Amino acid sequence: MKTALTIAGSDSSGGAGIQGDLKTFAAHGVYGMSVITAITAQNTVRVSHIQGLDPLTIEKQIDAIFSDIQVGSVKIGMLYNKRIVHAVLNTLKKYTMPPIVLDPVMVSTTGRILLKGDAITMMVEELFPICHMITPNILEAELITKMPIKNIDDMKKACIRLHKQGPKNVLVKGGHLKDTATDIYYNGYDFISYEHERIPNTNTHGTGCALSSAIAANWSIGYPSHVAIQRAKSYISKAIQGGFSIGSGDGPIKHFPKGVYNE
Ligand SMILES: Nc1ncnc2c1ncn2[C@@H]1O[C@H](COP(=O)(O)OP(=O)(O)O)[C@@H](O)[C@H]1O
Ligand SMILES: Cc1ncc(COP(=O)(O)O)c(N)n1
Repeated sequence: MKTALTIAGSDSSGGAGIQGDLKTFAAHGVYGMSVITAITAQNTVRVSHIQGLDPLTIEKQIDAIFSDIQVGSVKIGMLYNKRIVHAVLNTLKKYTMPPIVLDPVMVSTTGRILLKGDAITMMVEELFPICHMITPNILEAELITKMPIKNIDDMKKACIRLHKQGPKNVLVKGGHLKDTATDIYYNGYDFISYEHERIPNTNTHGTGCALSSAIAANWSIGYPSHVAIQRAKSYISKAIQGGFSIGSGDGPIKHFPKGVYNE
């Protein structure tokens, strides 16, 4: 059985975080497991409350999984604060790790801080080096590299800077570019551009979470990174096309069942 683990925050509205990740794993036919780092009360309009879990509860969840179950890949999402980054880092270090993809979630689409300022440095300096891939969006890449990112050339420069922080592979996501939705991948030697036209649908809640968990699922299935990203991009484009309204704000994407999305 192919398995994948998400270490992330719970999204009560079911579009992003743990819930979005598990839906993505299921859509790929991969058995999903979860370690919850924080509980958010959120809907399509706002995040109204966040409760970070205590480090021991996070450590125990990770121990429970790795002491017993073969994990094919790990996706890390919302970490919320320094104590949580520390707990995740130190507990993962106890085990032999499958490939990890880290989505350095910092702010929700609805504008709420999901990673406190003082946790960013620790995440970059200590967590990035143990990751097989990081998948920042443009805003996150700007915050970490301290450079403005306006176009594809800037994205490539940011990739190089981010790669120097230690992750083996970098994917800067271009969902917030004006004209196209082009993501730039860098492995320390080559760039690959993953292009797609912008889909005119504002129901995009959970896109970043789904992209990184689709990459993890494809690793678990056995694809190398450049193919895993290609397949994840294809998955996310279909999912955005199928995005639908369930509240008064931006709705979720549609997770198609296995077999539908890569035809
Ligand atoms: N309107 C859109 N049309 C097509 N692809 C999109 C659109 N918005 C986002 N994407 C894609 O969805 C993925 C998530 O990107 P992005 O929105 O930048 O991340 P995040 O959700 O972390 O902000 C990327 O592959 C990006 O190119
Ligand atoms: C628990 C959790 N994790 C991640 C996101 C980011 O997703 P989005 O960018 O779609 O708001 C979120 N809103 N909530």
